[in-house]
Amino acid sequence: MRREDVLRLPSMPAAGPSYPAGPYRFVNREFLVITYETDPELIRAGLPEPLEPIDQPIVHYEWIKMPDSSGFGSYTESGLVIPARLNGEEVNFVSQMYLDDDPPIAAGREIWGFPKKYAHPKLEIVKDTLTGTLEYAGQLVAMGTMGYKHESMAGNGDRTRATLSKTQINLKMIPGVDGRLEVCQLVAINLIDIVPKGSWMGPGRLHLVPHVNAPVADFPVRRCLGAHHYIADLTLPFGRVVHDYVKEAEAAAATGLAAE
Ligand SMILES: CC(=O)CC(=O)O
Repeated sequence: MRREDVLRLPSMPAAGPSYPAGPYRFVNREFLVITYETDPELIRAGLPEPLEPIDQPIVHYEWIKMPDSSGFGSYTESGLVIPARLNGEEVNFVSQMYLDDDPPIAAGREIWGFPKKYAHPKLEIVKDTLTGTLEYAGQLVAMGTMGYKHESMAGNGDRTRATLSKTQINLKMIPGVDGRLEVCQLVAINLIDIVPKGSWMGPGRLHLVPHVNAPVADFPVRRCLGAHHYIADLTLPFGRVVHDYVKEAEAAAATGLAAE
């Protein structure tokens, strides 16, 4: 392989890259999002500075079924998103993510810094109930339920588009070869080319079970506020760095040295 060939590779390993180059288009991406209240001090502790909590101590627990994802295939994901504020803007901090497919785990971590781990989420219609489950290492750690298509938001894709357009923030951490953090950044992402295809609201319930390696229950459910079921096509573009902890630490160290 020549240098040009190496530099053209989309990802590791060179023999059979884990994921291709984008664009990454998702068709019929189906969401179940249950919004609940938890304890404000846990939200504060779970948000890396300079992210700030919003006024209400709420968490969005999500299941996302992705049957047709270019480059990644068909998979399901589940996890926690915490609404927060960054420099005055309302954003969603992606706190935990669990999924069942290697290419989007590798790409999600390496490119955008999504906090992805391998597990077994499921989103399915069981009789009259939209049901999300998450199993980690053979144990059930989350179950969410919603009455199936009770209250249609048909003809109004605005709420879905607004929800999906909100800036997502990841804490991306990649060590260098010396084992120290080489990349430690907040990364912002805005989904594009969003085409809402259906939207339903209704009551929801959420059950979280403590597990050391999938600590979703570290944000306990105090009160369920409601559930949103929606389907959309969308594209995941590349992200942008909005905060760099390594550069900040280097600048602080240089300032300290200059002051000595
Ligand atoms: C590849 C990705 O990071 C997208 C997703 O799985 O949500």
